Amino acid sequence: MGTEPLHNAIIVWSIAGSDNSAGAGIAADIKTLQSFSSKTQPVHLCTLITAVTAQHSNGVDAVMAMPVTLLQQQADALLKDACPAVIKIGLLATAEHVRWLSLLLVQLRQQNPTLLVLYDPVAISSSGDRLAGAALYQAVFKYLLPQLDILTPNLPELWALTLQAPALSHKTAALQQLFQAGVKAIIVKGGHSASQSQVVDELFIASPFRYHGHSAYTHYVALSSPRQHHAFSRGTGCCFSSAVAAALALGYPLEDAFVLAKSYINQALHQPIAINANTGCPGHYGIPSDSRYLPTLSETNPVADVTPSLTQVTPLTLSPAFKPLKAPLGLYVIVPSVEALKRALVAGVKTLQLRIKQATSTQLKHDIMQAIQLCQQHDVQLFINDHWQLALELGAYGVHLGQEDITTADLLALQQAELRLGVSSHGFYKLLRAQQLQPSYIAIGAIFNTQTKNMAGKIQGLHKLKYYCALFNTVPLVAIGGINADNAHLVLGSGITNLAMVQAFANATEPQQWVKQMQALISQHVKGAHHAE
Ligand SMILES: Cc1ncc(COP(=O)(O)OP(=O)(O)O)c(N)n1
Ligand SMILES: Cc1ncsc1CCOP(=O)(O)O
Ligand SMILES: [Mg+2]
Repeated sequence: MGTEPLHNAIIVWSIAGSDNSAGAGIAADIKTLQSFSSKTQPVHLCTLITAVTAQHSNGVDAVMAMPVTLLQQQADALLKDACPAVIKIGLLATAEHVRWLSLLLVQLRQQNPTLLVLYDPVAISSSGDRLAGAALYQAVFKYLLPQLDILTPNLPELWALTLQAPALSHKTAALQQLFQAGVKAIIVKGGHSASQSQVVDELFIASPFRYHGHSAYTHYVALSSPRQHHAFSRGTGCCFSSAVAAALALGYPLEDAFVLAKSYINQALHQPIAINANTGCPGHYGIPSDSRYLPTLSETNPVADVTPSLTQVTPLTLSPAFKPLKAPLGLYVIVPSVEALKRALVAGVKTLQLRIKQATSTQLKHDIMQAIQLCQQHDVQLFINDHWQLALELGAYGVHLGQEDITTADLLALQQAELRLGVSSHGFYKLLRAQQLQPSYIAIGAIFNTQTKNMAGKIQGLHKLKYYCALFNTVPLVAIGGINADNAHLVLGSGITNLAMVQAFANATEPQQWVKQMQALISQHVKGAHHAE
């Protein structure tokens, strides 16, 4: 055993069939989950085999369903070691399997109330052969759907599950049936759609859906990416659903898991494995770290009656881009008043934010005007938090807006007036949402616990920060939340080169010295990063 501390593995179960050609089924699940595993966040996939199949790229030659007694023995054996955090269900071969599993899930939920269960309702292989009979879905509807958190059908599975004809208007009815049966969230995989240019996957979330103690931010997310035209894609659906399960196991909220899984599949299909000249399957190369794999996000809900609480359609693209920063943000100090701003200028801060939360309107305008003038005199980049109308009116250098604000602010006016825009984010989904506006920078937080703002449920940690920095590498990023002189080097170690701080500056007894020290630390890391390239 090495000297590094051992981290307890996150246990995931895959309850699925074996595809002996290793494109789909259990083999795809193992490859995907392993790809999300790391030394500090190990993911351990255990299997319950429901059926042994004999398959190749042109069809299914044989399916042998596992007897329920052996399924129960597999579950009992696993439970002697550990209870799962997430279960991914794939092929269930008989209605008996479904009834048995529904009872097992009730029992497991008693042992682990935060258990997440995702079902990828495979019944037809990618070659078109049926892997299970029609009676299976009737049992699924009656017994399994009420036990599920997330269902990930492709379009043929959506129609088959709900006995609908394939039409957009029928999608509403299909989704309604599934939600009424008790499913909490549905991801409809668009790989089988008629579009030759794009593959659009859609996430629908029922209002009361909660996971990892968070409630969902939105009720509808569509992610689209260019269709990759090659035949090396066996098991893509299994890999996608496994990637969602893996991301949930790592603690990402559902919207983030969706963005991460779609990026993962884009990478996997971009670098597939050729089994022979005509067939192959997705390649598995870890959490993606290249922005070209990011999908495009849209939030326009085509079946609004399924998720009626969605009333607002967010403008998710705006071109051209916002004006770039004059200089890297580096040390970014956020102050609550003009008095504190003056103190920061004297101390030598070169990037500032005026974040006034309470003031009368005349005082506010006066303060913002004074801050703009002072920062212009000192050649300092100043962002005005929240008050974008005043920033626009007074010709500020830039504004900083939160995720809620970007749905209401006049972004076009800000962009046309050449103000820089900074946007808050926490997680893959909100980073993607922010990135599509092509802002001047994106803030990621809170990295650690903070007393300055209520960020309950939104603490990101260093591990996630590392992945965000790698994937969103086309926009300047700044980390915020609980950062101080003691932990700044750890934050910089995750690849970020800009740090925003509120309390750490306010508490500095020798501001000038503190600023010098922080600026030196940041430039040392930036130089080190350039050296390593
Ligand atoms: C650099 C930076 N990052 C994040 C925030 C937070 O903005 P927002 O989410 O709008 O919250 P408030 O600051 O308005 O409470 C920020 N201000 N600056
Ligand atoms: C405004 C804000 N947005 C995300 S965390 C945060 C507070 C950062 O303050 P501090 O640096 O004192 O933790
Ligand atoms: Mg704000």
